[in-house]
Amino acid sequence: MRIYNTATRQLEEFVTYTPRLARGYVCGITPYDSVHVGHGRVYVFFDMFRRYLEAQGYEVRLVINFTDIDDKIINKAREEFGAEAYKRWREVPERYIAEFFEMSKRLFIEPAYAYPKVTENVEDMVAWIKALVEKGYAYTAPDGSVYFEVGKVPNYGVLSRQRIEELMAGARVEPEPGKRNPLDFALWKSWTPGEPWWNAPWCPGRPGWHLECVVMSTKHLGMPFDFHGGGADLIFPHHENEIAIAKAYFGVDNFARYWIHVGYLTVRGEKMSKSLGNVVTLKEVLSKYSGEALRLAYAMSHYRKPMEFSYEVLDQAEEMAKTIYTAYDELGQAVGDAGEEDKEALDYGRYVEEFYAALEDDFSTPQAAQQLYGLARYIISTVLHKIDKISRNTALSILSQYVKMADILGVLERREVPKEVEEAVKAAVEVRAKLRKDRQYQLADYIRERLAGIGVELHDFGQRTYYTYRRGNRLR
Ligand SMILES: Nc1ncnc2c1ncn2[C@@H]1O[C@H](COP(=O)(O)OP(=O)(O)OP(=O)(O)O)[C@@H](O)[C@H]1O
Ligand SMILES: [Zn+2]
Repeated sequence: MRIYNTATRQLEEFVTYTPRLARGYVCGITPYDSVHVGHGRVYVFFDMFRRYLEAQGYEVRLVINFTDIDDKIINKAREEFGAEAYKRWREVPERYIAEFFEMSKRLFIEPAYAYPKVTENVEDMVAWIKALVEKGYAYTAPDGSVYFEVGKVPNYGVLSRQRIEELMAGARVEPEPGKRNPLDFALWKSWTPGEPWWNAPWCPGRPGWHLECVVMSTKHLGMPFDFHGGGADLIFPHHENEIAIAKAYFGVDNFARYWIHVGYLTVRGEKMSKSLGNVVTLKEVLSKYSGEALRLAYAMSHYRKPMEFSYEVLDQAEEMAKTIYTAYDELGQAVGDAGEEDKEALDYGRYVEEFYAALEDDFSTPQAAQQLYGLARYIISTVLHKIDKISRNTALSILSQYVKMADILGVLERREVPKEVEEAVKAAVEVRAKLRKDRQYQLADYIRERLAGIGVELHDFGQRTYYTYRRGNRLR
């Protein structure tokens, strides 16, 4: 697969450090308010990306953090709790993290490998800062804050393609008190009365944002790892500064190989953002539209382009989702009517090929979604009408390829498993039970593997075997 790497400004072949294992980190939310459709765009994109890699046989370790202490959180707690804020501030991130998980579920976003929180990793962060001070990349200000000295790392500005001289000229002439240079940024922020604090050698306080993400990503993924992502607004300064910190700490050019940035979700051309007051929450959209419809709506814009929020697109996406379900339901029912042999050749392969070709080419979900929808309509208009002219094998093959495509985009998540498939799985499980009883373990394992290949997982409990479908969580 070719994917655009912000670090090189080029489309590159996606090759992981360890074969068959993809490790990635996506900057998470600052949970001080409801998640909105702009946030959803980022996490759905990486969910599709991850599902695609999984379909290609990768194990994917995706880490999404929570920036659960921040000025915005403190301000929100003050607004809500007044003088009690000092005691009760944690309720703010707790509430919005819960909402994030609820919305992720409704959007069918698969669980991440880890969801680290800043507040649970402060000790590690303090250790990093100590090391950075010792190595001479950071200095303490009179108030006890610790700053990272940007001028000490070679090639500062590589990611955002800016020259440090120009950045300096553009920055305010007078650095803030305590900073040697206006571009320097806080690794540790000294305590202000009334704010939450953690202990550290310099003064009580809390860590700075850029440091937090380097510490949490490398802690869970090792160093270097494969991809690091987020919204395009994070390229500078956030990701630039992460790279600078990692360079200082590990002595490497880059701690992540591919930097993947998602374009803005906009309202009248402007980034959807709390501060601009043009926010539509996920909760609101998902009370009117299905998770599949919103996923399709996202898919219809290429991830690097801006996407204008629109209810018309959502309506259209909901219709598409219905068609995608109809094709699935009806073909599932019709499989039983298929014949023994193929009397006619059906031209469905091009939808499948073009679907994957589109994703291989910088993850073009707009084209992939069109192909999936095209196949859905082809199933309804042609396959169903010719079902008696094709073999059961062919019918099942179309169905399973169709489902595989839909599962990458995550748009058939509430499907019922068709009766026929259910029966076939049951029969296979029964035969396998018999084989195990007869100690024919090799054959039994073969059946297990074949079923795993179509997403059916077997769980043995003594003599009994239960099975689950990897998508949907039905245990029987
Ligand atoms: N309108 C948007 N379009 C695309 N991505 C966005 C948008 N808003 C936020 N993001 C991304 O969502 C992730 C979480 O961001 P964060 O919680 O820092 O939000 P934010 O940018 O502060 O948004 P807001 O100002 O609305 O709170 C980041 O990767 C960020 O780049
Ligand atoms: Zn980050």
